[in-house]
Amino acid sequence: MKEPIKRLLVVEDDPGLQSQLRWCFDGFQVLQAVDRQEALAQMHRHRPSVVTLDLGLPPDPGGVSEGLATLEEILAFIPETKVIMVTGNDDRRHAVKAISLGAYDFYLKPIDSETLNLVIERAHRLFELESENRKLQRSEFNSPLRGVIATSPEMQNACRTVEKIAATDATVLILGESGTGKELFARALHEMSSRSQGKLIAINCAAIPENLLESELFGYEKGAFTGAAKQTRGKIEYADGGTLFLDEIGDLPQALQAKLLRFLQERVIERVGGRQEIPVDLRVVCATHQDLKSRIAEGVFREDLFYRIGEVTIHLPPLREREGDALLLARVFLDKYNRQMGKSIRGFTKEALAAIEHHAWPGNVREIESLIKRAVIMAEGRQLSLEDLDLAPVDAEARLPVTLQEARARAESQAIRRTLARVNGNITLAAQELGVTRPTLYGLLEKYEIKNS
Ligand SMILES: Nc1ncnc2c1ncn2[C@@H]1O[C@H](COP(=O)(O)OP(=O)(O)OP(=O)(O)O)[C@@H](O)[C@H]1O
Repeated sequence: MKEPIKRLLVVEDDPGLQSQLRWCFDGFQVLQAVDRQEALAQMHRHRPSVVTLDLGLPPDPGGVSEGLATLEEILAFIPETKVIMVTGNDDRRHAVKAISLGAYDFYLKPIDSETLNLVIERAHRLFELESENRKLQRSEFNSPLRGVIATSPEMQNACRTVEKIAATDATVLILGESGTGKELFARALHEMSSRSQGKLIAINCAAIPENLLESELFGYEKGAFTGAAKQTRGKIEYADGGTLFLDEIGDLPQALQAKLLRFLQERVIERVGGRQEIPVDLRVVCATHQDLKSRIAEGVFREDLFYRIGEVTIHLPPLREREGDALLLARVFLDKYNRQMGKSIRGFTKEALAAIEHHAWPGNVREIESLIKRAVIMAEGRQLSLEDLDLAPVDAEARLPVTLQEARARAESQAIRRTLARVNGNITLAAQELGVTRPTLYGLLEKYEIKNS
C-alpha cells in the first residue's frame, strides 16, 4: 500500500530561516507561508499534520500578537493539528501562553535541524495515532448496520437480530415510537439481504387516501376506474426482486388488510380491474408506532395479518430507554454537522451533557439530530452549552456522576441520608447499620454537609 504523504507547514517570515527549514525535514512534504493569511490558505489546501509557527509574524514581527492569532485560527480550523511554536529565547513566557492556547510544543531558536526533526517526527506520529484512535472509536460506535449509531444493549440486540434474519425471507415487523429509526432499520435490512440488488420500495400507508392506496399498492388495468387511462403497475410489482417497506401498517384500511394478507400467503397479486394473477417475489418489512394488539382488540386490525407480518418482530426502544445512546448520538451528530458546516465546536459543556442524558426526547433520534444541527449553526462558543441546545438544566442531585469518585461519593451520601432518616437521626444506630464507627460517621456528615436534625 502507498504510504500517505506526510505534510509539514513552516510559517516563517525570515527568508534565510525559511530556506534553511525547507530542506531539513526528511520524509515530509514541506509547505511554506510567510504570514497568517498564507498559513491559513495552506491549511485549507493541504491540511498538514504538523505546523512550525514563528511567534513574531508580520505585521507584528517584533511582538507575539500575530503569531498567537495565527495559532488560534489554525486550531479553530483543524483542532487536531500539532503546532510547534518557534521562538527566540526571550519569548519563553509567550511560548508557555501558546501552549495554554493549544500549541503542541515550543522550540527555541537557534534551530538545530536534527533536534527539530525529532520533535516534528514525534508530533506527526502522535497526530497519526490520535486519528487512528478516532477512527477506531467511530467504528466501535457504529453498529454493524450501516448508518445506525448505537451503543445500548437493547439496540445492539436489535442490530444482531437484523444481521441474523437479513439473509432469510422472513416478513419483519418493526415497532417503535416515531423517530426511533424504523425506516433506517428497514433500509439496513434490505442492504444486508440477498435482495440488495433489487429495489427497496417504501410506502406510507397513513399518508395516502384510502381510495388511492389500493391502486398505488396493486396497480390497475386500463379502464379500471374513471381516469385509469393506461395499465399501471403498483408499488408491489415495482419491488419485485427487492423489498417492500410498508410504513404505518397500523393505518392500512381493513379491505386492504385482507388483500395484503392474500398476497403474503399466495405471493400473487391482481391489479385493480384485472383478472390475471401476477407472481411477485419480494420481502415485506412493515413498521408502526401503534400498539397493534390494541388495534386488534378494537377490531380495526386483523389478527391473522398481525401474525403474518410479524414472523420476526423487532422492537426499537425509545431513546430515553437506551442507556448511553443519547450522548453518543449527540457526539456523532456534532461531528457530522461540524464537518458539514466547516465549524470546529469542541464538544459540550458539562451541564449540556447532563441535560442531554436526562431529556426525555419525545421525538427520539430525529429530535436529537435536528437539535444538534440547529445548535451547530447558531452556536458562537467553543462548546455547545445548555442555551445553544435550549434544554432545561438538570439539578445537581439528579445529574449522573461523571467519575467513579463522584459515583462513590453520591452513593455514600445517599446511604447516610436514608439511614439517618430511618433511625430518626440516632447516630449510634446509624453508625451500626452503616458498619462504621461514630467518629467516622461524624466525619462523613461533615464531608457531605449533611445536617442531622
Ligand atoms: N440509531 C440511529 N443512528 C443514526 N441515525 C438515526 C438512528 N435512528 C434514527 N436515525 C435518524 O433519525 C431520523 C428518523 O429515523 P427514521 O425515519 O428511521 O425513524 P422512524 O422510526 O421511521 O420514524 P417515523 O415513525 O416518524 O417514520 C432519520 O434521519 C434517521 O437517519
